[in-house]
Amino acid sequence: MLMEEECVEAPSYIHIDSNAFSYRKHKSQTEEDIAVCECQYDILDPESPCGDRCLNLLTNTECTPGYCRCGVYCKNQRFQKCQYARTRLVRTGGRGWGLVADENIMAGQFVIEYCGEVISWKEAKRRAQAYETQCLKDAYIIYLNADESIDATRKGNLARFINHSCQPNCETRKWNVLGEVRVGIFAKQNIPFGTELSYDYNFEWYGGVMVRCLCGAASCSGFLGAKSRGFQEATYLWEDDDDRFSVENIPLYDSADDEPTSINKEILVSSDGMVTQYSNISRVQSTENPGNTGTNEFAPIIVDELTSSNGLAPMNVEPLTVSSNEFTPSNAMPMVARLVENGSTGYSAQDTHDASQNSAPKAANHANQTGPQNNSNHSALVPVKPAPKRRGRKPKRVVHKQLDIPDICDRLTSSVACEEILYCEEVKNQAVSEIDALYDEIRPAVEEHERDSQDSVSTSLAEKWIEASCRKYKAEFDLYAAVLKNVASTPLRSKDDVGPREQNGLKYLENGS
Ligand SMILES: C[S@@+](CC[C@H](N)C(=O)[O-])C[C@H]1O[C@@H](n2cnc3c(N)ncnc32)[C@H](O)[C@@H]1O
Repeated sequence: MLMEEECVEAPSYIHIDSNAFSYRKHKSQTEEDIAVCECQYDILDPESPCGDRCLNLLTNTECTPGYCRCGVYCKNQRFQKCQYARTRLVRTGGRGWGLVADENIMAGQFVIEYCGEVISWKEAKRRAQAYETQCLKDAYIIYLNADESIDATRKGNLARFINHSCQPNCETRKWNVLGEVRVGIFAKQNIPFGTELSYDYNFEWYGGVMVRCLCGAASCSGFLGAKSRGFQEATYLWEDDDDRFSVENIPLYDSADDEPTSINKEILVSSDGMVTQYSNISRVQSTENPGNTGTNEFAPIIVDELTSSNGLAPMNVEPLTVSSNEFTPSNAMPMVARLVENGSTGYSAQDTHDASQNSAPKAANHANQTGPQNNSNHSALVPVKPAPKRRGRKPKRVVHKQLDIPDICDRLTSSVACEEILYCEEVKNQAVSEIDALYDEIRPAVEEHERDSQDSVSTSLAEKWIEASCRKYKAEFDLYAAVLKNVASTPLRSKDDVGPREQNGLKYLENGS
């Protein structure tokens, strides 16, 4: 019942143990950049070699070898030494491959680094579009900061297989390692052996096909990116509130054939009450901690079938073969990138993704109608499919109704009042265009900031944005104030009296003065 009939093709990618730099050189640290902690190794105190009290550790900075007094005992070089938790790659139901804990993982523990190619924002955008053109459906690009991304499509490590959950047991954290920012996956809670690892992708959705989230969490927001501003603004614009997210009405990107599907799938509830989609996970590969083995070799191991004790259905799999550093299973089909979502974490597997009927999604809908629309015009990293046609849907009434300024002016008798209002409207329109133009420039930084509170938007960009926003709000305020003031202080003409301006606006203004 839960077995997948299809043959299990393991993914193909080049394994790396630390980020690859192709478009720029790895930063080198100068002496003054190196943060030196105050820890001193004390044989009687296990916490002494860069444990919880280490100043570097507390600031998410790894100690630099040769500059830490604890020497080989330093415990704060986990990225550098690949001190990962033991994990293994499995086949999930509907979500392609996933990674599960192959040991009990403690809350706060460093699980694995998200490795890939460090690329510029521009290159990320270019690749996203190229992957789309190549019909690659899975995406492995995550944001590193406003300027750079990590692309694990071609080169990466097992972190690229961690699936998204709206109620995740892991989270991403940024660390400063030898002068470079690196992304680690850390356990948010104790994770028992056999549990699938997940983190919140924090998708940003820019339009296109909506991908249903199959995390199975009670708090699932229904679609990847459903919490993002772009998604909320887009869905807000459509009428018939209740069926807005219904599976029947929204084209989904669930299968390799791009066909909308909605196949029921079993969802199992784990002991901690978390609902997980473990229905047909099969165990195909186990990995030793490369850090523990001290080698860079990535050694996929075929392991036995899963027992039902951890809720995983047994499955026969093809043996994997390893050729040098390239992980190429027999009958391999390459992993493919589907950049439906923003690179921060827009992912999917290349296999057939069954769609399960999630419980009614609960995407919040607080559209900020005054803010810049995050539509495909602004999309950079990942607009993919053309926006689905929503047949039979009418644009929703916008809550913030625009004032019909010419109409208001038509009704006023004072031309001075009209001029003031029209002038204010012009200033407002200019401010709106300015902020729209600015949005393209500032978008990566703003979105990066929204998605990751650890990151700060550069001061100059933030200031520019704030100033432009203030100008826009002031212009809007002035306009509405002018309307109120002038409407209140000048007698209104009745609609029947209005005539001349319809033929000649200037004439009306002259007459009214
Ligand atoms: C980087 S991949 C994660 C590994 C992936 N399952 C694979 O086989 O390579 C991300 C993709 O997995 C799938 N996925 C991950 N989490 C998902 C979720 N909660 N619901 C649906 N699909 C998910 C999506 O297709 C997503 O694009």
